[in-house]
Amino acid sequence: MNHVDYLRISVIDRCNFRCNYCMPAGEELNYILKQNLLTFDELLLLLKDIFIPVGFTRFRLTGGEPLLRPGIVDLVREIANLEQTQDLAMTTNGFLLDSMAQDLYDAGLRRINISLDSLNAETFDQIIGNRGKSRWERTWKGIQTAHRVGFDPLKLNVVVIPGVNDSEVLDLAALTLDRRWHVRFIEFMPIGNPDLFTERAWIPSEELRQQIRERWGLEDSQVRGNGPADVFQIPGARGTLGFISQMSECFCDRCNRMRLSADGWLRPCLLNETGQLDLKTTLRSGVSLSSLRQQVAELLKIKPEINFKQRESGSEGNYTRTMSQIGG
Ligand SMILES: Nc1nc2c(ncn2[C@@H]2O[C@H](COP(=O)(O)OP(=O)(O)OP(=O)(O)O)[C@@H](O)[C@H]2O)c(=O)[nH]1
Ligand SMILES: C[S@@+](CC[C@H](N)C(=O)[O-])C[C@H]1O[C@@H](n2cnc3c(N)ncnc32)[C@H](O)[C@@H]1O
Ligand code: SF4
Ligand code: SF4
Repeated sequence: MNHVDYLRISVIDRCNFRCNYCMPAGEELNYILKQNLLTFDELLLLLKDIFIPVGFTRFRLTGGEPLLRPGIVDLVREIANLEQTQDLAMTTNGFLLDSMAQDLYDAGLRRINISLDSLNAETFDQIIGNRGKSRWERTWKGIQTAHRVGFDPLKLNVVVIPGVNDSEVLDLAALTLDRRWHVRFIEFMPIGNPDLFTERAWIPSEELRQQIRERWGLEDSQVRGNGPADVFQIPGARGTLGFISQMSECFCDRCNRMRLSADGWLRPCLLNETGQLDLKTTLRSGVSLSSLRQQVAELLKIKPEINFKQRESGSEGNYTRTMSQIGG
């Protein structure tokens, strides 16, 4: 059985983008009320007294957009300073990074994954649902700043959508030729926006690898991380190429993670809503920390049974939360 030691922590469900693969189009989401967000004190208490004692040592901050949560730099500092923290990373859309990257680095964050679905401003704006002044330049600047500040590894996440950005795969892969960046191509998952997830909504990673192989060749590689990416490299390139293939290949048998939502729900599997625990309500009701710890330890024991099993390629899920509410 895999050791489950990686917690993805969503600190906010709101976002300044509205990516069409992540949220339903046009529909208003029910955002978490402020009083229902886990406070940082509660979150740190849960980390110190529940998660670390049951074996979690690697943490990722996500959202919604984590940089929108007031005080995020202080939270980074607190988690980075915990003696047991072996890895702390963040997944962000990068829009606010230009002004925040240095503070995050100084607070102890070293690893950052940034979503960038297109090198074309128009396509980018279309994907993120932006109708005003283009947001591509500022996002790109945020990525450059993160690089300059010293984030390493610096990873770029690309969700590949047929007919939208799949023609850019070679251009995005080319970013790794002379930069120590790590570009990861993600197969679109049926969670977030079911309307966009049609029969041919995702492209198998192997097809993308074949395109890249034909252009430059491709060899096995490695990069530091805790996630499900299979890592390759164009021969002689400075960076790497990762493929996150949740639709065409199954990585659930090596699953090492759980997720904590911004309102304190512990979710044992991204693609299965069974077994979730409402830690915030239980904590606020005055239940003892040892009893709460026991509940989490029990959930860890049954996690292998909960892990996603209906992995028929193309199958659609019916989920009560969008990706933006879970954190990816
Ligand atoms: N199905 C599935 N997809 C996942 C899981 N973890 C991450 N992903 C997807 O992988 C993509 C990239 O995730 P990131 O937030 O960058 O994190 P990561 O790849 O785990 O991070 P590293 O530690 O850098 O390897 C997102 O689209 C996630 O939704 C998982 O447990 N199951
Ligand atoms: C939900 S976002 C949260 C963090 C941050 N806002 C960002 O975009 O990086 C985390 C990751 O989930 C990915 N994601 C969202 N919806 C997805 C979907 N339906 N299928 C695959 N990946 C998805 C995003 O591309 C991103 O890399
Ligand atoms: S993928 Fe990230 S940036 Fe895009 S809408 Fe979802 S949470 Fe926001
Ligand atoms: S789908 Fe569930 S079991 Fe599979 S890797 Fe993701 S979180 Fe783990």
